[in-house]
Amino acid sequence: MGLEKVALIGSGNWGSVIANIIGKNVQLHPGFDHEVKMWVFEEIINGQKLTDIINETHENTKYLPGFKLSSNLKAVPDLLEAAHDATVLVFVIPHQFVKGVCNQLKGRILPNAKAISLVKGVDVDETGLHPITQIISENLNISVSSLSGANIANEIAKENFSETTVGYHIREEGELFKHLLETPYFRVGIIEDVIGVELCGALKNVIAIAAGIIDGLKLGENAKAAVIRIGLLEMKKFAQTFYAGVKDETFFESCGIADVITSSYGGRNRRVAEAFVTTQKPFEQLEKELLAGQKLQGTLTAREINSVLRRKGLENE
Ligand SMILES: NC(=O)c1ccc[n+]([C@@H]2O[C@H](COP(=O)([O-])OP(=O)(O)OC[C@H]3O[C@@H](n4cnc5c(N)ncnc54)[C@H](O)[C@@H]3O)[C@@H](O)[C@H]2O)c1
Ligand SMILES: O=P(O)(O)OC[C@H](O)CO
Repeated sequence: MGLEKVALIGSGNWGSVIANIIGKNVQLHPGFDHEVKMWVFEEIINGQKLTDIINETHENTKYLPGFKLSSNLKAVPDLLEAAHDATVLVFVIPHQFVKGVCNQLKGRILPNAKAISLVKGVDVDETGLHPITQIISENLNISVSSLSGANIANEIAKENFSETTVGYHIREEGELFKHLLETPYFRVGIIEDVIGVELCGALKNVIAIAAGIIDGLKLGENAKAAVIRIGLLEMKKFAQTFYAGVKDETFFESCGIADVITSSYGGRNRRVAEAFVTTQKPFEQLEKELLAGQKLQGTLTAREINSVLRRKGLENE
């Protein structure tokens, strides 16, 4: 069997952290090609291309300043060049860009490739709700696992301990992704529940927005705990209403309760929602002012989830 060749589709805050872990792990474990390509949505920073900055300094100065990246990572501005020879595709882009990226990759990747989605979001169109793994799988005709967890990227960049959850359809692929991604400070649990894991990642962003609003209104810790508890129950009810196979135990993995807590205390969604209350500026403006190019996922997801519920007459649930 040939070597597995990994490509990352995405290079933001989380994308850069996970790229660094992968860049190191492919050198530690047999069976992987040592070069890892990372697709970068090209932009100019102080007159220089971000890809050139990353390849020359081994630092993503825009999305993960202050951390050195593994030198075997190659930043590539051309999506097809990054992906065409990969047997393992790691999707880690904001959810609103997934469809566009898949359209470009359709028919242009290896037929035996497999993918994992680290994206926290869902796709909603006039036909209803579509998990991101399903969008990738249907467009590219490959098997797709999911990863989600209590994973604030900057903490993992510092190698502070955290856990995560991989959802798989095919056990060997779950084990491959555990192998590729686990480190002593980043523990990977695997569970046969791709949709459950990824829906947790999408829905917790809405709870985190609510938690930030609670903080902005200064309603205190009891109110926030109530939002977390009721929010987790609503996440479970939503996921299992739309996908009967989603498992109860998924909500007790890192992707469930742990990520709701971490996001409700430390995430970007929480921070921007608090500022929404205290400044009364629109979310879009605060996203630009506070996140330096990083993207908020929870506001769009709240709107998307609400539209699905409304269409089904389930808003009051
Ligand atoms: N940052 C975290 O702590 C964290 C942790 C876990 C999961 N996630 C999830 O990972 C996903 C990616 O988040 P991130 O933190 O890596 O990104 P980010 O929010 O830091 O950065 C935004 C990224 O989007 C890219 N981008 C901008 N316009 C684009 C376009 N038109 N097409 C394609 N890409 C474009 C930018 O180049 C940048 O790489 C999100 O779903 C997020 O919820 C983030
Ligand atoms: O910063 P947020 O709110 O996008 O959350 C980041 C991660 O998803 C936390 O697990």
